Amino acid sequence: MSHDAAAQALANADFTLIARRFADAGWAVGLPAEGILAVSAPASDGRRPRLLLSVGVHGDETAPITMLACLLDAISRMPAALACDLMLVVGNPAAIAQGKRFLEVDLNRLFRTQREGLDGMREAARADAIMQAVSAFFGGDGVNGDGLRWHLDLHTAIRPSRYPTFAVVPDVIAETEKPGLLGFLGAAGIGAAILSGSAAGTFSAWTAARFAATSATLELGQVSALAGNDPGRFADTRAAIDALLRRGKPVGGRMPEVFRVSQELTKHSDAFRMAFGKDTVNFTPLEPGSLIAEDGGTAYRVGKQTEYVVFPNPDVRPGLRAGLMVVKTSFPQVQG
Ligand SMILES: O=C(O)CCC(=O)N[C@@H](CCC(=O)O)C(=O)O
Ligand SMILES: [Zn+2]
Repeated sequence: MSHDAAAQALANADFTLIARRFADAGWAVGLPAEGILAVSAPASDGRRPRLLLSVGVHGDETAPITMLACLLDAISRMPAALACDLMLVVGNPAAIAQGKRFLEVDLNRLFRTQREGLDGMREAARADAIMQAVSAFFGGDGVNGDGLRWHLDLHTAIRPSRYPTFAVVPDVIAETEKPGLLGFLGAAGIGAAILSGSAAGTFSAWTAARFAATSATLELGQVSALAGNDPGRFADTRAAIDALLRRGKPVGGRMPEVFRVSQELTKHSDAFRMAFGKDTVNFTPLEPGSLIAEDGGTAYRVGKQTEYVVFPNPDVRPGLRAGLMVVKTSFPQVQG
């Protein structure tokens, strides 16, 4: 199968070929919901490492779909090489089909029980289906104990970035796991990692908090149409994930630049205005004291050290995150 055909099948949440290859090799294969595949080793005692890979949580973020399709095509040809139990999630197939970030509401804000009146939306039902499947995979029988539970949620950013690849790492992850994760991210060619204490209803923050998973959101370039993707891009990321699949443990590498969130910009009302354009490049530095945004009577300002703006987006619904301000930090001396 060509890379394009494999990517299109994954975008269509069609796991037929991948599932058949694993099933033919005697692996246990489950399809707990549309766009979700679980494979576990023959006679697995449940103690193997568990790896969750998700793509397409935002429907217009296609580069990770191409990358994951290539990885799956290769590993499914030799199932015995897979060293972990694996769950694959194609986040929002309906939005992917329309090339949109979401249909009714951002799926990546719904991985929580408090949904502020959004429960009837299509993406809320999808979040419920994903959470149920992932709970069975990470939580189910509990025999995995302290074994490796990893989640990589693969995205692309809306706008350009001073770091073309970067990650958001939930700060709730155990301190003992962070060096290994950051080293893996470095080996995967990720230029910057943001330690974030805010959950914001994101998928990776939920798996980290709920299952003590070692989780991260990876941003791989910018949004693009599926057909235009170069399967050779993000070679380091692809190689590091491939090694994780085949070793059941992460490779290490040079640490990325580490940041921590200094302020979360929440849009409280339609009066929210940013002091800079919404096309501002991710990790643009802002001088101490300068104005970031205003929301009615509230003004957000940079603190005493240079802060960098990430994900500036004034167009979100009131109540949601409209951006992150981050500062450089050293690791492991991470401040809360
Ligand atoms: O580029 C943007 O403005 C958004 C890109 C994106 O979808 N980022 C994720 C980050 C999730 C996290 O903070 O872990 C998101 O906003 O959902
Ligand atoms: Zn995204």
